[in-house]
Amino acid sequence: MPQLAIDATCLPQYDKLDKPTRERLLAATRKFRELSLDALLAHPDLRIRPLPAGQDPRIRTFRISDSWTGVMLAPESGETFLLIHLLPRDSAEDWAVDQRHDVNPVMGTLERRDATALEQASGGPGGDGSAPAGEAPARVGATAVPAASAAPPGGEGTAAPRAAPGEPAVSSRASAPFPPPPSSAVSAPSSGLLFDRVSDRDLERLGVDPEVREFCRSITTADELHGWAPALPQDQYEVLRALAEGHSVQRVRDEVVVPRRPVVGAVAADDYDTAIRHTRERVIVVNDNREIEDVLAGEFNAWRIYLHPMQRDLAYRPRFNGPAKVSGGPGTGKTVVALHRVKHLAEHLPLGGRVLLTSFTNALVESLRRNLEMLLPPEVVEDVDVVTTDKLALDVVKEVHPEVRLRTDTRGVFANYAKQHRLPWPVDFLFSEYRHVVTARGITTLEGYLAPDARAGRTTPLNADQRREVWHAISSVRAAMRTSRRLPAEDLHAEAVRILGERSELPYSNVVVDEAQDLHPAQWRTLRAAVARGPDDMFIAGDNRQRIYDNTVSFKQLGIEIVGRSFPLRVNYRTTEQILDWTDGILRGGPVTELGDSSATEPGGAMRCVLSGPEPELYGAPDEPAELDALAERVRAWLADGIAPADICVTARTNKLRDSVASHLRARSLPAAIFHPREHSITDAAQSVRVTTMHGVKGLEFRAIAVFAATADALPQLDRVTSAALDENQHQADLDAQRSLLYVACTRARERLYVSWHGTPSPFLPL
Ligand SMILES: Nc1ncnc2c1ncn2[C@@H]1O[C@H](COP(=O)(O)OP(=O)(O)OP(=O)(O)O)[C@@H](O)[C@H]1O
Repeated sequence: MPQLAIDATCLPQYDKLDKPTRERLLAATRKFRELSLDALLAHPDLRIRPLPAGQDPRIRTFRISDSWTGVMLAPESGETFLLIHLLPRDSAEDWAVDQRHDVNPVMGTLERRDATALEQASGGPGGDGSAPAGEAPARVGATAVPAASAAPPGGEGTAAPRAAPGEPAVSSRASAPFPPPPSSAVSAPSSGLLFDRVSDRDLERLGVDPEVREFCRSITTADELHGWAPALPQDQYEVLRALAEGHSVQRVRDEVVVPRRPVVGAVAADDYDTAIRHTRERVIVVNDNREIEDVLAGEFNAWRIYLHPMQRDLAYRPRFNGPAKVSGGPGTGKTVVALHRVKHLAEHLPLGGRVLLTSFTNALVESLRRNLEMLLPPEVVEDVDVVTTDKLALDVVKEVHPEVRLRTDTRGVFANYAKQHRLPWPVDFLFSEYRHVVTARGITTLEGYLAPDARAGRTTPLNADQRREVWHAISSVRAAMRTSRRLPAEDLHAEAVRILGERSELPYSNVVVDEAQDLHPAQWRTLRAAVARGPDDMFIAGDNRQRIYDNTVSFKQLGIEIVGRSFPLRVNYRTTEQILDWTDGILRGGPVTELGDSSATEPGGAMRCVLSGPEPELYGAPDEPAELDALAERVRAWLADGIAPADICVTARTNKLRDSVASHLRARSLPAAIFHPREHSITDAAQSVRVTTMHGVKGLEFRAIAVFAATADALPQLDRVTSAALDENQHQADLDAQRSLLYVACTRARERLYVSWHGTPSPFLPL
């Protein structure tokens, strides 16, 4: 019986099909699984056809509808069909005749190349033998070169093809898949040719075949190589790119070639069937009709089957000798790595062991739980708790004090106390001393608070008498909260740590933390106390660029010793290069501090984008009604472009703005629903444009994001910012958190970003 496999590179095209065409495609793909080979090839509706003589004999086209054609690889050996592209009927054959598929001689993977473009570049028939000059190539001789020829015909400017996971970058951002090599490893080519320092023998051992070897000999710069990415066989391009960055042959072999090689044996050059199944990076073999639908509808996320070698190394490393940390900008797959790490840990649990997967908010935890359920079989999920750190602390405390509840109005309690006792300090000051000094630093006694360095970093000085008064006020408020049995999170965690410290058995064998940048030190202490120190005790993923709550922590002081186990991720899989370039401006290019160590900055090195697309759109309206009108038109145009309503999210700074946006969109007959991330899955059936706050989009992603009312009086929202007079450092930290909030909102966009304001624009906007 024939088998169907799907090349992930064609999935974005599926988004462009209208509903009837999608249904026809699904019906066609079912036939590939259900009919015998002969019946399939003779099927009158499918009209499976080879290409004109002389072209790759394994490529066939088939009819999806009158206007759409599927392109597939139909091996002569075996019965596995690989769906490789979906194209408008009049361009499918043109595209297909340029392509050739081969089995990589060393890696055993199936690779595709634009054979026509490479042949012409190497001086073949019709070619001028020259590699494209300067920037990413535009044309070679009279022939459109890869970047152009591989772009989906009929595409409407989402520009370059969406590269498959692991496929070469199509963006022009500097690329750095590995940490920068030691300077001694980089030898600038003396001849001006990029690969002069690598012998043919080494290239061959790295899986670079004779045609690509000859081609790459004339390449002079990494940018030039980069421009050829869409034409080159995918895995060979990865090898060349790593070499071009100055990495040693040995390292490229270990990190690019070995992870792709079959564990046992080799794949024969003509064994396409095995090669298709072995190309885990790009190919999904589907087993039933339901899976086909899931894959095509994007439910079967690529990250479930493919991890970049760096991601895989971190997720599936047999053991870390202590806490390990994964950092990296937005969309670099930190959550994906954390989820796979949970899989690895849960599959290797000691008897009676449990894994904790945790994050900051209920919404994030919900989304982690959903994803984990997709990745792990149910019997393994049972060994994993997915809860917020606050819920963990509450559960621990409740085992001993069942009547205790979590309090969320702590600032109000401080406000009442300050008013009743006519304290000389504003409530924000008191609350901040409680949150950022006393509980953050774990100070439990007056002596501790009087210690000279207890308030290091605070800019409002307090003499000893003043400190006594502040301490007395804070202690009184805490005592009142304890009496009421409603504890604020900070005190709840302190109690949880005390209880855990008395237990002989700790609840978890491993703790995995996502969005770690937002946790308060009190929450970290609970996590530290919930797992015994030792190998694989903590796996931490986060990004300080995205810190939207005012917490700074020192892992070292919390007993979380990361040294030597900190790993940056640098390939962005979510956001287009254009969007990421613009959003970088929100952060003003300042150095990013290390997660868990604010005294150090992250090592430099650019992020590489896998996707490319239109520039972000900006609009400054004269007033709010005009801004709302423009927003409605923008959303309408996205819908007309075929973006599903649920793939569009409008986000605003406050609940009030959010509500006003939702009702205005509805009043203009647009399907809009207020989105509470905790209650809705982003893939649920409701066909509405999501409208939510900027906090609500944290950790999520959408094809199109509109940021509404990025005006000076909403961003920063000054009533959430400590005044500079009260504490200069806290003032700056609060402003930074709001800047990050805008950054987080914008970096949720996969393809389209629209930012609007009225009146004075927010000072955070890079205009
Ligand atoms: N190896 C991969 N192959 C394909 N897609 C991937 C891969 N890794 C991550 N992705 C995709 O990239 C997107 C971002 O991944 P993820 O949410 O893990 O990133 P993140 O670093 O946690 O992002 P953020 O910090 O912005 O929340 C997701 O759509 C994910 O499915």
